Amino acid sequence: MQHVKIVEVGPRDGLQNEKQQLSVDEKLALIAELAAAGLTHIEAGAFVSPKWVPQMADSADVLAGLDLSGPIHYPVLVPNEKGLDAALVAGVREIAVFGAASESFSQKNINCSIAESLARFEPVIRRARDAGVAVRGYVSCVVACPYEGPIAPAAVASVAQALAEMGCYEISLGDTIGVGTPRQVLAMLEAVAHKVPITQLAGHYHDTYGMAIANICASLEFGLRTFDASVAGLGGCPYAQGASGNVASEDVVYLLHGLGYETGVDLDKLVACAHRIAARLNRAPSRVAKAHH
Ligand SMILES: CC(C)(COP(=O)([O-])OP(=O)([O-])OC[C@H]1O[C@@H](n2cnc3c(N)ncnc32)[C@H](O)[C@@H]1OP(=O)([O-])[O-])[C@@H](O)C(=O)NCCC(=O)NCCSC(=O)C[C@@](C)(O)CC(=O)[O-]
Repeated sequence: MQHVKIVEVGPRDGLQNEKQQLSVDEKLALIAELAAAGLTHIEAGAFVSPKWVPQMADSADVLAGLDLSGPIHYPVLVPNEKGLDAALVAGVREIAVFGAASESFSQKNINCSIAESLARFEPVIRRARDAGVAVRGYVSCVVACPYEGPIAPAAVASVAQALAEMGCYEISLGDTIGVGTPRQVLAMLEAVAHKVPITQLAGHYHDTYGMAIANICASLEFGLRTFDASVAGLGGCPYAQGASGNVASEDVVYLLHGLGYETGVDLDKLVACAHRIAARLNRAPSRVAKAHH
């Protein structure tokens, strides 16, 4: 049975966009539930400006409550050397830098151009790897940008290649505003796969139009075996107006198990976790959480 890796981004991508601020203890309880459900890659926070993303200001405290030397990976987002310094002090073993294929989104999200972001990431990736810290890379707006509209696949491939060549072990391709359908996603994947081995690629599909599951099916056919997802479908980027949450982790797990893939995740435990966090944040449960008893 083939394995598909799920990177759970709910505690970061999910909570960063929630109006309600969970306490550190509540974040740790959510992470513990996700780990108990079998998720082994759980994005735990972001070392970014608290002025830009206040919900992530307690990331060092969250990491302090985790077993960072255990079998579970707890990556955190890092945009620059200041964030890396703080993440290293917190004892991280994996970070994620995050660029974009759209100039406008790069400016809005991290206050610099694409070229400037890559120049910023170079010392971050080098220093992290020298410290034995693994580095993942994100490319946002791989289908379209909330400010510029459709994004050329070649632009995505160029940023993905740059991040891979700087040392990112995996490139997560973000349909940040969730507008993609399989044809656009496949056109993007074809362009990227010419520059970066498909085994290093992940799909990160927001679900604004309800197309994320279709895009995951198409990506599986194309050969991707790693997908980001968010418990209860939490999330969205504060700098991508209208972006809804990521695809719900429980929806992805239900799909993958139904297709005969192995994920290591216990769907019953994940659904119970989804119900609890959805209720805490006054959100409707996802389709699978609603239907799966
Ligand atoms: C990147 C910056 C900091 C640049 O922001 P900047 O203003 O250009 O940075 P700066 O160097 O001019 O510093 C401004 C202030 O921020 C501080 N600062 C500077 N760096 C840091 C840091 N690392 N951690 C904490 N503080 C920091 C710095 O110390 C200073 O503090 P002040 O003197 O004003 O008190 C800012 O734009 C930022 O934090 N942006 C937030 C980006 C973000 O987290 N967006 C959401 C995540 S990305 C996403 O959701 C998409 C993704 C990944 O999920 C995939 C997808 O769906 O597409």
